[in-house]
Amino acid sequence: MNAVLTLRGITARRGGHDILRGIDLDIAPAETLGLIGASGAGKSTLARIVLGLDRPDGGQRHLAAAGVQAVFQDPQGSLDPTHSIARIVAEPLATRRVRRPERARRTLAALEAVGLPATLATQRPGSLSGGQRQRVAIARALIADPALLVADEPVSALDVSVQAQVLNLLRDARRERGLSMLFISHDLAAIRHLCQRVAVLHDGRIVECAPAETLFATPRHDATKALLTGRPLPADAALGR
Ligand SMILES: Nc1ncnc2c1ncn2[C@@H]1O[C@H](COP(=O)(O)OP(=O)(O)OP(=O)(O)O)[C@@H](O)[C@H]1O
Repeated sequence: MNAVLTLRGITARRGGHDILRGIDLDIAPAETLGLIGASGAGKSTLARIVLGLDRPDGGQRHLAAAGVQAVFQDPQGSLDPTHSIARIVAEPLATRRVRRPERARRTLAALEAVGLPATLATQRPGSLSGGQRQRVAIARALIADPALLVADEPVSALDVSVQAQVLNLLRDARRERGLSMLFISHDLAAIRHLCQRVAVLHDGRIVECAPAETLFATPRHDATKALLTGRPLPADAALGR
């Protein structure tokens, strides 16, 4: 089957440094690909390029027609505090000229899909808990049925008690909708829980990409071994700074 995302030779220079030096990556339909790497390795830079929020300096990016949505670390910052939850969740439909009754129906269905009561629709983000806000961000990401979801540290700002719930929600979205996902996290347990394959970003390149079981059982690259033992090689040293 055709890949949902294909990256070939993606390069990015930021602040005078080569952050990404030729990234090749594919994500298959209904696949969750984990992306790990030391702090500063360039994971978020790559995520922003996949999302089309930043331009690469070189290389090609090809994305399936249904498009891409994102869930970021900080749901507080990504939800407009002045808008109602219903308006926030329905945002991706606004550009598609979906009529009002259909929009309302899909908004309620999206809230229900992420386990939020319909009564929240009229509230503002400020009256919700962190876990509820992240569910709103997920509902917004899923409402237009994207081919790919980019989740950049989606649970690291949440209480430990709600992290598993949000991770299970993402896992169910893959199972039930065939959603593909690029899942970025420092949390190796979360990566293991969710991802079929894991790619390791180091020194501007994907140095290892393997099925999750294989990567955790028999890491091959030093950077992977360092990440798994909790002693990551410093990104700055890796980038030769
Ligand atoms: N717009 C920019 N201008 C200058 N430097 C940048 C810019 N964007 C990113 N960088 C630098 O690029 C490197 C990679 O940053 P990025 O946020 O992609 O790393 P990361 O792997 O996501 O890190 P973390 O795990 O800490 O979130 C960092 O050294 C960062 O300071």
